[in-house]
Amino acid sequence: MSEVRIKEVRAYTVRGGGADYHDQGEGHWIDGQISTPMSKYPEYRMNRSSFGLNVLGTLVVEVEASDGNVGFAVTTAGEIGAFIVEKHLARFIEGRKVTEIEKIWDQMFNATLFYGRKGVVINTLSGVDLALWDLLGKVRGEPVHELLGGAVRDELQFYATGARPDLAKDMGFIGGKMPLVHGPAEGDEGLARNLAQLADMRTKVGEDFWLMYDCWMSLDVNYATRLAQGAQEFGLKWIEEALPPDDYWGYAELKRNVPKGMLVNTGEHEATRWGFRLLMEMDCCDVIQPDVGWCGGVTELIKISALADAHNKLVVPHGSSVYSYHFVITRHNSPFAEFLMMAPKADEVVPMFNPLLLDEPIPEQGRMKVSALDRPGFGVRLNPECALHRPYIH
Ligand SMILES: C[C@H](O)[C@H](O)CC(=O)C(=O)O
Ligand SMILES: [Mg+2]
Repeated sequence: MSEVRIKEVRAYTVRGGGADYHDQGEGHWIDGQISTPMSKYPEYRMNRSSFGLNVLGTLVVEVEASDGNVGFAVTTAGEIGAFIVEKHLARFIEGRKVTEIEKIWDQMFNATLFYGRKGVVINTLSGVDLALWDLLGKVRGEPVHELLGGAVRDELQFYATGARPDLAKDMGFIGGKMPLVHGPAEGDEGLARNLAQLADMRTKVGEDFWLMYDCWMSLDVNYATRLAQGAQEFGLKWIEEALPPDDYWGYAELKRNVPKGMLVNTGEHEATRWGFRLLMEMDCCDVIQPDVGWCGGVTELIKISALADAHNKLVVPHGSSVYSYHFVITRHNSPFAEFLMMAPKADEVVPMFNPLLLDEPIPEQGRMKVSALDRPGFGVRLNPECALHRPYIH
């Protein structure tokens, strides 16, 4: 097994859903009015595709081994990511043993430091890392969660992100996270509307169901504090990504300001152990939400999670479908997982990376048995009906 080597790495792009789950058609809830850092410009307020949220598209990384196994993974990085993989990272991957994941990660990260560190470069690196874990699992005939030390519980439990927590409740989820609609530029009237929407949802779901607000980096400390204080009456469980990711100082202040018992969550757009170290050392939040396809892959998430454990922080990864499920099931400090409702009206459970993957498991009654993850690697296949494009060949 140790002699199995990586023969070739290939990078493709694909449009329409998949890992770039914001790349959806018209009328999808995820492209409705949602508060963003661009909402202060009225012309970019009504949907997020107007300012280019779906501009990247999905990157598919394939790694082929000398024994014929092919590992793959998907993330958000599109053509830029394909360029980086083919023209830069391939040299650190091809010819290496399939077990050399840590060394490959270190070389990819250090070799891209002069233009990387965060953002699309780390998304790309994450995609390669996940493909390597998929390949190792396939070569060994084991699911990734076994490679990570094995499941610590029999099943995953999910909350749902989407426009309809009331429907998510009926579908068996433990909670519903709504996108915040109005941002600070819409003033007190917008704030009142945000609170009215929460109040209305609380009436619909009853007392015990978790309700959360995802603010997608769009607020300032003052607004976020007022939102949190107003939302306490309606039992808001957490306020998520209230501030821009670089405002560590603001997060620390917000965490001190929110009502006792309300959680401050963030980290979806943070990357690497160094970024998360800042969040933890500055006591910015209660729960970190790394996206395994954006934070540095599984190799980095292992380190981030250990750091979080030592700081008594929970790790509830953002989205990322099977790549998150295989990790969450192996960690004591990840007690539940996120499920993004990708049906356009958030009224049914469809696979999160729909339509790109085949065999992508979905929760049933808000839960997923570990047996749903018991296939080699991450246990998914690329859907041959999704047209892949290879823009660069090294
Ligand atoms: C709904 C949010 O605005 C975003 O699209 C997804 C997200 O931040 C999350 O799932 O968390
Ligand atoms: Mg979020």
